[in-house]
Amino acid sequence: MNFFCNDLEGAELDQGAELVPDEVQEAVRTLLRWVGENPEREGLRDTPRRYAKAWLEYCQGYEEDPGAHLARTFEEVAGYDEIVLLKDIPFHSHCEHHLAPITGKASIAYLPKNRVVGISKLARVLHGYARRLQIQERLTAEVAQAIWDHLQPAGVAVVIEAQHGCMTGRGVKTPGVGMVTSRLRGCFLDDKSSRAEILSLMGY
Ligand SMILES: Nc1nc2c(ncn2[C@@H]2O[C@H](COP(=O)(O)OP(=O)(O)OP(=O)(O)O)[C@@H](O)[C@H]2O)c(=O)[nH]1
Ligand SMILES: [Zn+2]
Repeated sequence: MNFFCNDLEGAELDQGAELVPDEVQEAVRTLLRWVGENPEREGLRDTPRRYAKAWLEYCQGYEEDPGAHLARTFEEVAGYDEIVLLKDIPFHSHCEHHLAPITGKASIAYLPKNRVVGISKLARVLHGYARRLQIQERLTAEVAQAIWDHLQPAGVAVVIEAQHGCMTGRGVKTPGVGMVTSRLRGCFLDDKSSRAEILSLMGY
């Protein structure tokens, strides 16, 4: 759903000609009032529109099928059968429980059988799933599954290490804690030495 294109009735037209429906802005004003703020004061007057637009950006992944980035493969390297690893890719996401930021890095690897993709596409898959409301386990699994399904490799390994805003700025208030999740498929799951090799290449 894209509020910029749909549901324009009653929407406010601002300088950038970007439309955010009144009901969305009103919801943000309600939240601001609830936490003790005055949404009419100058500094907050435009905040509901900005906030709504920011959330469209945070959730841009719903507008795409991340796996589609893996459709174009390189025939000329079809015989390449060594590990391909994209290491420490920074990403941002938001947790579905508190809508708080998740920031971290992901390492994504696969052992090609026939299909090799442009390396940037692995990062595109990651961002496509990260720009949604997530839990880290599902993000990790979705990235691995997309690569497994589209490239049909001999193995895939995804390891994500991230910090959760809902644990730092609120709740248990424990900063500096990294959550590590992994999803291994194929040879990286079944074969001990392949698993040890990929985890060591990733720095684990
Ligand atoms: N497994 C997992 N848990 C997460 C993730 N992001 C946030 N959480 C946790 O989700 C849980 C939600 O717990 P609840 O008890 O329903 O919510 P809460 O009362 O706000 O919990 P606290 O955060 O402990 O204050 C918390 O323990 C969060 O730390 C994630 O990506 N994976
Ligand atoms: Zn959370």
